[in-house]
Amino acid sequence: MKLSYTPVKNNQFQFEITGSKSISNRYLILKTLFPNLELKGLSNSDDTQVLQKALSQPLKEVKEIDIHHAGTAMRFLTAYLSTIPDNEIILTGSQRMQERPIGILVEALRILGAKIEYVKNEGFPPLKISGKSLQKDKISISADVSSQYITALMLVAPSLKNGLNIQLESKVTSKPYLKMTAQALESVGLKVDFDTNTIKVYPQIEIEPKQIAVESDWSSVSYFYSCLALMKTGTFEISTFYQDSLQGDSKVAEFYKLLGIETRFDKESIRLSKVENFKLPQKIELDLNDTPDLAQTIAVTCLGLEVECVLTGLHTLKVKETDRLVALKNEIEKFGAEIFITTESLHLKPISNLNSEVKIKTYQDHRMAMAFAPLALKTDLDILNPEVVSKSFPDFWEKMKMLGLQ
Ligand SMILES: O=C(O)C1=C[C@@H](OP(=O)(O)O)[C@@H](O)[C@H](O)C1
Ligand SMILES: C=C(OP(=O)(O)O)C(=O)O
Repeated sequence: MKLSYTPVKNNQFQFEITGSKSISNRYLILKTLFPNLELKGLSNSDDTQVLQKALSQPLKEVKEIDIHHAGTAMRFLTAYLSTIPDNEIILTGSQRMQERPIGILVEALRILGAKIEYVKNEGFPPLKISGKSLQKDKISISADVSSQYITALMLVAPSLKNGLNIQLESKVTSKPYLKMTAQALESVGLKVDFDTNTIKVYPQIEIEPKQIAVESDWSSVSYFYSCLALMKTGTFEISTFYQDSLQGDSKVAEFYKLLGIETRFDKESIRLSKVENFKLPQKIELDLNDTPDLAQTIAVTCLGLEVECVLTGLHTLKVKETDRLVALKNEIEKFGAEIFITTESLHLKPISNLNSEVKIKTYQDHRMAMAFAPLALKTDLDILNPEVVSKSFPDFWEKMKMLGLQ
């Protein structure tokens, strides 16, 4: 899809983004355990819809569940299905999902008593899960590959007879997502102790009826930070967001302050504006171990702003929707820029004249399409397979059109 920019008069926009997919998918699992939970404002993303669909059918009649590209659905359902007795279900996903590791979670669940077999390759989906009631209540797990394995255990833990003690080993990646899970559990009346590297979730059979309004998606909002950073002027008022967000990616507000974007929190919205007379830095250096989903957005903004950028803490990017470090390098180089990657970092050198009419491959990764789109504010480009955005943000292109990118 060819993208070019026609500026819109006065550049002031007010709009809404739908619910966070991470929060939605946590509450969907919790709702299966506690049906008197009422959820409002769920994400309209493919990843949420696929989980909702999987959970809305009578499991006894189901032979196979295909969760396509949804990492959270794959990991959360692996734990959930393992704890529901008398089911035997094959849990599978897209070709890429079958290349994303799950061995650490499977091993932990087996230690707790689960029966899970690998259908094809050891350590990877598809899985054949025979549900059982799990008896053990202590587990030690590596936390440096994906926090989703730990979230999956935390979400089913209240339904285990004695709850669950989880000991996190090695350096914890994506830690704010674990805090988000703990807060989600607490918000419905469950008890959790989270102390540096140990998590204890207490058992509970029932909760009081509760209504939850899902906050909008901070990872989705990152693309608007990028757009505003690349625009000359403008203000965006975006709802529904809260100052004490559950989402670690709300850190994007702090990161883009370094690139001249101010965030004001109003009652249930944020207002982004450009800092007046801002002088861009020559270079920014950020550790994204806590916020890996922001890496592509920030790298591409820096490319457009001619700012040198060093990002570290990126060791999990190779096991996401694609190898995101390699994908970024391939596509950024097409603009004529120099970018160096290691297994956990990237270093982008600034360049003043971007090549135009570049064709961006998206590698079946929604964030590749969404991260590169704002660059069309600077130079015409062509995003291949733009439909990939529906994994997390189906309305993305409609919003870009509103900004003048079409
Ligand atoms: O728990 C979650 O909702 C997520 C955790 C992160 O994954 P990792 O823990 O695998 O880094 C993040 O990248 C993903 O988009 C969503
Ligand atoms: C990594 C992501 O998702 P998941 O791991 O849930 O597929 C993402 O949304 O960027």
